[in-house]
Amino acid sequence: MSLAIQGLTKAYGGLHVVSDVRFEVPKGALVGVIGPNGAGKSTLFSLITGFLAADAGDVAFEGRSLGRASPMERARSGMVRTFQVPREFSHLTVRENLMAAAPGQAGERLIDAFFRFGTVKAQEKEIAAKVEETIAFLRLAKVADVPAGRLSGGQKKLVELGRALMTGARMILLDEPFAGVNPVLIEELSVRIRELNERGIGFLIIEHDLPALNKLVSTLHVMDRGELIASGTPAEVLANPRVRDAYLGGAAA
Ligand SMILES: Nc1ncnc2c1ncn2[C@@H]1O[C@H](COP(=O)(O)OP(=O)(O)OP(=O)(O)O)[C@@H](O)[C@H]1O
Repeated sequence: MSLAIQGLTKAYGGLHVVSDVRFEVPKGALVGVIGPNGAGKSTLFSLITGFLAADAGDVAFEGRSLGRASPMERARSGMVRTFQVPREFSHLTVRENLMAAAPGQAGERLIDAFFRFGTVKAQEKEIAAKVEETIAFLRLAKVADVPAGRLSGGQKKLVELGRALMTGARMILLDEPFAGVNPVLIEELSVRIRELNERGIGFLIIEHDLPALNKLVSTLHVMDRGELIASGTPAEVLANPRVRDAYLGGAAA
């Protein structure tokens, strides 16, 4: 089991935003999380990735309890998230954004760099090669030297995915990857996600675009008012009366 979400709970004042949510994401799986606005999906992602401290519950990744590990420590262990609103550095180019996301750059510590010049050089070369490979894989060559702030919504999502890939993550949590993305790039992003999944990277995806999500995932988990109300294949979940009730008038998303 790759990721085990074990009773995560979070409240603000009296408002239970995430209540005892538990499910597992098998190694290399493609899994979706859906639910109406305000259901607690983004908060759940923040709890899983350590951006928020849970009131109760825990997360285990690849069999290891993460307890109070920071987002950085969780990323180092192989799990990262993207955000609904991409957090790219808008003044940096696409290439620089990818470069900056690489972990463990010895060059970050100048004293280390002074004493281990050869190591730094070798590592920089390795990172530069990975950046170029990621640019090619995501078809971003044409915009590699463009400041990220000038990209379209869809291109920004590709950069965000690229930044996650640069960390070497084996599990990537995507928060609304298709929001504000044109249909052509939605298809492009979906193809890339599928290819990465075939290479063994697991994905947990929050998305309101159910037709696009259902083409990707094998399992859906549904949240409503902080609770997990259904889990199953997309067909099973969407036929579930409780899920239909959760969405206004039974119209999914
Ligand atoms: N820092 C906070 N303080 C108080 N309430 C919060 C805070 N963060 C989130 N909430 C509330 O928690 C609930 C869940 O928010 P969350 O963003 O996790 O939902 P969501 O399912 O991701 O929604 P959406 O689909 O609209 O992005 C909402 O009612 C929100 O107003």
